[in-house]
Amino acid sequence: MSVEKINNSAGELERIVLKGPKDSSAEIYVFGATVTSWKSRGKERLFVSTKAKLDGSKAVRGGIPLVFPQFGPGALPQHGFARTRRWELVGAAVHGEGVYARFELTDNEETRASKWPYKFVLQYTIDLTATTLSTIIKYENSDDCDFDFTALMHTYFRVPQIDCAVVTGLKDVLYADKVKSADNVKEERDAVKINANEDRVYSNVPGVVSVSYGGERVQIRRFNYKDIVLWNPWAEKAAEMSDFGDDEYKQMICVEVGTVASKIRLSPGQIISCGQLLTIESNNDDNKL
Ligand SMILES: O=P(O)(O)OC[C@H]1O[C@@H](O)[C@H](O)[C@@H](O)[C@@H]1O
Repeated sequence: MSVEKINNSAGELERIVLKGPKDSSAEIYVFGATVTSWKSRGKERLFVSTKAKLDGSKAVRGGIPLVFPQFGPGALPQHGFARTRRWELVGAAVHGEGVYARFELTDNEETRASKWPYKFVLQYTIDLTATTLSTIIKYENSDDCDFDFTALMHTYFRVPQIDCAVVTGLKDVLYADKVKSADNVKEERDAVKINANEDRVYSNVPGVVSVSYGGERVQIRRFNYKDIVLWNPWAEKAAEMSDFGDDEYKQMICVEVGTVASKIRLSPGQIISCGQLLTIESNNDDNKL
């Protein structure tokens, strides 16, 4: 197991590579603290577009971009500033079962001059073991007034074929359908499949959500995040995106954990930790499906 730091070279940005047990690994760009690769048993679990910009000119199209302090459009640029800021690496080490890296982001002159001008500290820990990846952010209000925000981990899961990907754990949950502009729609299905442009915010999701495909399942456990966003641009929207291949919508599904249907409010000095634990379950090991 190891931690390796790769410095800037020929247009490629600084990143950290974590190597864990049993052919597991993760790669995190300092730009946006974006996880761009997660391998478990040697197999890539995240999708990054072949057209993604990896030079810091825009948020990475794929992996796990971090949305903060604003989900979607609004007073700030789309999805806020965290995914396009350079985060500070503050720690990384091998431990008993795996390896972790920790990044920090604080306010700066630019954010203090923005429409969200507060002082904050975010501490982001990415922890890798043989079959899990945990991504947890500690949000701290270091200002002397209350603030609120929305936040999300915009995970792009790689799937062999979108037709065989199934999301479970959303039955009976109410969602806002951003494509059809409909609110409070009830999910009737146990197994949600995607076969069109979908952009849905499921709010107050009660339990564990999973993405299954081809004999494997990724279980998504949330900590302190209330909502799940389900997104796939499908063919038409994909064609409009300059950093996404026309056919790549068939290889990915975004299942994003966050609190976006309501806001997280913190008073001065208050801290909240939120995140996800992703676990691979397959027919080939003890965690049988
Ligand atoms: O293109 P962006 O800014 O990365 O956003 C991608 C998508 O992110 C999702 O979280 C939103 O619900 C979608 O509306 C949005 O299109």
